Amino acid sequence: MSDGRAFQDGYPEDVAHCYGCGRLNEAGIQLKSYWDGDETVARYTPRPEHTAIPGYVYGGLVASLIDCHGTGSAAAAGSRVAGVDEASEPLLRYVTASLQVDYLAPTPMGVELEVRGVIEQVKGRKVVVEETVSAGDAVVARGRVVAVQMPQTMTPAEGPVETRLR
Ligand SMILES: CCCCCCCCCCCCCC(=O)SCCNC(=O)CCNC(=O)[C@H](O)C(C)(C)COP(=O)(O)OP(=O)(O)OC[C@H]1O[C@@H](n2cnc3c(N)ncnc32)[C@H](O)[C@@H]1OP(=O)(O)O
Repeated sequence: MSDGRAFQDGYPEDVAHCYGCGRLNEAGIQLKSYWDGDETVARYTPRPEHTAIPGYVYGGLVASLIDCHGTGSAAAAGSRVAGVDEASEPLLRYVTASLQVDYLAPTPMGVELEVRGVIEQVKGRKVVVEETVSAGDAVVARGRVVAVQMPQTMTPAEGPVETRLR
């Protein structure tokens, strides 16, 4: 956001538990995404438990980075278009409608990965984000996320967070 906070820091508290990007999920990835000009960027170094073959990153982790950077980018872009004041109001919350991933090269462990997003479309409740994942100079994956503003029916019911997550 414009004040230097990550998009995910602006999620409403009751929907900030996502495994990939929820700041309140201590066991999760806690991905942080930011504007970089008109593009969006997130960086993450996979942990040993994200191994596929020794030395290489599990593809599901790469997909999770694309997923949650996509929904985060959608939240930022959609909120901007809707006129949300990022400094004082929570961002609009988006969920994944479609996640496409192409694995272009093996992803090495021990390297910080960079996820870049380009906002392709903001239309009504929908945002489309094109993404790449890079390890150093190598683009290891491409992805595309269609994110749709979270329906009210998905808002968690009252109750302890532990119960809601089950
Ligand atoms: C799982 C519980 C989570 C609880 C919430 C915690 C929040 C944390 C979030 C964590 C986030 C982390 C990530 C996660 O893990 S989020 C968790 C994984 N995602 C879900 O569980 C979402 C499940 N799906 C739905 O709830 C609905 O289908 C949604 C909300 C997605 C659409 O709803 P709805 O049916 O009302 O939409 P609409 O008909 O008005 O269409 C609107 C526009 O969207 C376009 N479109 C729709 N579907 C697709 C598709 N598959 N491909 C391409 N496009 C699609 C459609 O053409 C239209 O475009 P246009 O014709 O206007 O151009």
